[in-house]
Amino acid sequence: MKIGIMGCGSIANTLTNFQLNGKLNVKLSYFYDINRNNAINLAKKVDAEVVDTIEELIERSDLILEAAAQSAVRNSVPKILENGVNVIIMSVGALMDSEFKNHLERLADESNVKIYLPTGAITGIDTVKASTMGEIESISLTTRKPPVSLGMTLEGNEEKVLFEGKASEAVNKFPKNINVSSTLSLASGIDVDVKIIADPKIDKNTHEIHLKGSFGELITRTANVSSPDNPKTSMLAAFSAACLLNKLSKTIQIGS
Ligand SMILES: NC(=O)C1=CN([C@@H]2O[C@H](COP(=O)(O)OP(=O)(O)OC[C@H]3O[C@@H](n4cnc5c(N)ncnc54)[C@H](O)[C@@H]3O)[C@@H](O)[C@H]2O)C=CC1
Ligand SMILES: O=C([O-])CC(=O)C(=O)O
Repeated sequence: MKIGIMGCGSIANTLTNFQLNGKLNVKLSYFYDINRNNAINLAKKVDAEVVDTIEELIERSDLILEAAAQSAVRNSVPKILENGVNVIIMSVGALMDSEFKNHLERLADESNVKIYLPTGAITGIDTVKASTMGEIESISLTTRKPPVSLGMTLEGNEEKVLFEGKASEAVNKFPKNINVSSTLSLASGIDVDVKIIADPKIDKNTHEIHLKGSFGELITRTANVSSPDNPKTSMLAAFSAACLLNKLSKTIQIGS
């Protein structure tokens, strides 16, 4: 399977490291970025090719992994699906627009291809999905990040609540920080309650899920190390993408 990468930043960089360490069972073949130098840097690491347009990336790939931005999802994923290419989306926030999400689903069905949304930088999505077989009474996400991960500085040591509201609003206000709330919403079928806190006392990107349902209760807490090249993005996001790439070819599929 030929994998094309759209967006050659921190997540794609971690994926190339996995390739170099023999941890990927697929080959990253083509690299595309609006900043060509970013694509060149990653392609040469793994002896792959740089492509100059999204059209060329689509033509040559069997599956494209988007690790760019929500705008890239809006602009390019319809084209990818129309041309019969599978896609993995990291900038999941773009799918909180349900009209757009339904449009993508229709295009994928017509072309008989799949849209994959990795678990990303959180924990417990398998249980969240399973819980939808019964009733969900309440579901929330509390994200606590060091100010640098939110692209800001804070005076003093006091934490500051930056946002309280629904995931659909959070992904627009913090497009680079809270894609996980979209994954959680899509998995649960509920526009989840989100709280975002800048906390100068922590050094990890921390996500807590609280879910009460007819099956019982789920509480998860993930304290993530940031990517070395992008403090906004947790390393776990790239780990999750790599794990999904490997899962596609596994005979035994673990997890719901
Ligand atoms: N689902 C999840 O759990 C998570 C999702 N993310 C999201 O994944 C995406 C990638 O994250 P990072 O690698 O850390 O970002 P990054 O900022 O390090 O790299 C993004 C790269 O994409 C390129 N790019 C931007 N727009 C583009 C376009 N339209 N076409 C092609 N290339 C484009 C940029 O030039 C840059 O090289 C971001 O949207 C981020 O918010 C990040 C962490 C967790
Ligand atoms: O990496 C993280 O901790 C979460 C993140 O940025 C996102 O969901 O967009």
